[in-house]
Amino acid sequence: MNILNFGIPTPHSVITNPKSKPSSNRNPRNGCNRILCSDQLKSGNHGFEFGINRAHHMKRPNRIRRKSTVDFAGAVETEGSSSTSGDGSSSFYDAIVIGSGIGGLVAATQLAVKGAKVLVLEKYVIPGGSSGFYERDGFKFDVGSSVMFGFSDKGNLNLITQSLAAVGFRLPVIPDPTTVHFHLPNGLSVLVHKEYNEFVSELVSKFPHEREGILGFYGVCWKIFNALNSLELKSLEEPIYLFGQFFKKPIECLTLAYYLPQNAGNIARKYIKDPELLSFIDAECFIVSTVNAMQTPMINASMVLCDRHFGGINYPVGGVGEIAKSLAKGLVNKGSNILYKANATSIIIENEKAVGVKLSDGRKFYAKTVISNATRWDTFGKLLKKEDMPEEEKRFQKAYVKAPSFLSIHMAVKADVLPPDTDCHHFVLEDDWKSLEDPYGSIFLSIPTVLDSSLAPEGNHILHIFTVSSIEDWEGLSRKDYEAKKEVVAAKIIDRLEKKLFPGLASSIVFKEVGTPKTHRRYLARDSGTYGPMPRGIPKGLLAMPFNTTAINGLYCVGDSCFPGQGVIAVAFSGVMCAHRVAADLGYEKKNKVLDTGLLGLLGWFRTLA
Ligand SMILES: NC(=O)c1ccc[n+]([C@@H]2O[C@H](COP(=O)([O-])OP(=O)(O)OC[C@H]3O[C@@H](n4cnc5c(N)ncnc54)[C@H](O)[C@@H]3O)[C@@H](O)[C@H]2O)c1
Ligand SMILES: CC(C)=CCC/C(C)=C/C=C/C(C)=C/C=C/C(C)=C/C=C/C=C(C)/C=C/C=C(C)/C=C/C=C(\C)CCC=C(C)C
Repeated sequence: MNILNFGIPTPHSVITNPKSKPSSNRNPRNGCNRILCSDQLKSGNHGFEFGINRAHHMKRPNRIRRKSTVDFAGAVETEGSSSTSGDGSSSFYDAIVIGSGIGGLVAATQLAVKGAKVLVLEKYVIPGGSSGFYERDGFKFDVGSSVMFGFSDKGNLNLITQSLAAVGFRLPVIPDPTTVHFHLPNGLSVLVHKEYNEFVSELVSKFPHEREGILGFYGVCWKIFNALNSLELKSLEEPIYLFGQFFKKPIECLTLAYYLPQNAGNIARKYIKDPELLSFIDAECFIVSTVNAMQTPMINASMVLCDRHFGGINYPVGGVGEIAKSLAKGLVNKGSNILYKANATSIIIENEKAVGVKLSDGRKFYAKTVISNATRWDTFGKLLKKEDMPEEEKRFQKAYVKAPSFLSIHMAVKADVLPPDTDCHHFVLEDDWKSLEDPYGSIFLSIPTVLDSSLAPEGNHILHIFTVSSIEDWEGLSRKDYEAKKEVVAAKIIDRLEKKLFPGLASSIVFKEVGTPKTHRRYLARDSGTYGPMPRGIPKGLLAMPFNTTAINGLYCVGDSCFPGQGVIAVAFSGVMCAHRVAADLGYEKKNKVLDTGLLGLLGWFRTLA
């Protein structure tokens, strides 16, 4: 296998809408639906059936139809049909979502729950994007990282749990007693325990002279986290909700407004003086933002540095892919649809409004709104013509660049090469703090079989090793040179892990597959394989980050190039916000036109200040 194939090529393209859930699917104890192992994703060919059973009672849009392989009740046309869809009011769907990453799926399911008819178009054969999975030789790998925030059973910030519950799923999870084990320069080793006090004691034991500083910095994080956790989380672009929250929780909202334009590095420097401890704070931020603390918004840092202790890091039994599979299934259960192998090539604009999506095979789908889960670079550079890029997007691309991608090594090893008490997640930077953000400088390692042994045959562990890498490093090579380079670079990374953590690692490998930024670009449809947006300079916290509305009427964005940025929980929040704003615009939620104009104008102006 030359290129890492993210996912299992299944023969089917479409999950059909079964309309209602069987009652046997309910957990008698809590009334929630539990995930079933043999779901539709595994069950083979479902054919092009969806929508047909509702065709009889849907109004047909006013379009001339020449040729269409499927009767989608007028929601689809093939290339060559002439469309007179106008403002899209006769469209079958309320919303089309391009992409089934967690951002897209959360937006879609939240809308479906409110009663909207949604169609998700996914280029690949399974849902999840970077939170997908793939199987090889009996091993089940997470495509992206395996560290899941927001997946606990308490508070308001457990957005993964809440998103699943909204569509009737509650996944069994395995709590991780530690978030990450840092192996850093000068022999600094820090284990981030789930228990906050244990973590603080460990850090203070390494930096006893900075006890006050440590308590001060993490104390501010808790202040922000508690404020966030006290709010009902919905769209910050919807004034009735936003002003309502200010009215109900004024102190918390003012706290968040105060920290919104600030970064973790500045706050850390108010409390901490030791340069090595400040470098540790950089590493804490880097693992979740791919930039140092000076460039990491304080709200985002607080979210992850506290949720790991509050709700903890919880791993879904069966792998991260179960989250997307359940959301996709829940979407269909709620009467909406998902279409796989559906490569969107353009967003159809009529009368300056987004009204539909065209696929690479010529099919066109129409809806009242279009939501793009593709990155902003893909949305405004490929799905829409680059020349037509709105000013607001140009400003975004000035403030943010594409973060580099990763080199990923998915590997299986004989279990006995790992010591029995090995932690699940590791971060390795051996010699020089300056290399923290460099390509191949730091190494991320997850061993999810430490938590869930079902992911590998008995006697084996799976390792996902990844390190920052840019697409430029991998372009212009012949096939042979590309393959050879993958082997050389991977061997060096494995050798470093062997020296630092696991003697004998290389000789215990039973399976290995290497993915590059090109692999990420190919399978995740992300421009240059990017991990997400990264501030070009020192940002004003989250102030410049766009929310979900765009300058194009009817077009919304969701995912990691929207507020609050990278991360599964972050894109889940983006999905919740997006669904709320779209639902208000579609009439499924309250809205006030005058307040909308005022708030959206104000937020747009704030972004110009950043
Ligand atoms: N915390 C973790 O451990 C972890 C693990 C995995 C992923 N993540 C996060 O997930 C974030 C990304 O989530 P996301 O929801 O923004 O997006 P995503 O990139 O995960 O998913 C986007 C989906 O859209 C599809 N797509 C893109 N263009 C398309 C097109 N033209 N037509 C049809 N489909 C198209 C892709 O195939 C993909 O499935 C990343 O920032 C990363 O931080 C985090
Ligand atoms: C509107 C205005 C102007 C004002 C107003 C004020 C207010 C009210 C405000 C509010 C706000 C809010 C609500 C906000 C929210 C936010 C949030 C939720 C956020 C979140 C975030 C999150 C994040 C960022 C996350 C991330 C994560 C990640 C990325 C992860 C990753 C991981 C990894 C990679 C792992 C590592 C590994 C190893 C080590 C192995």
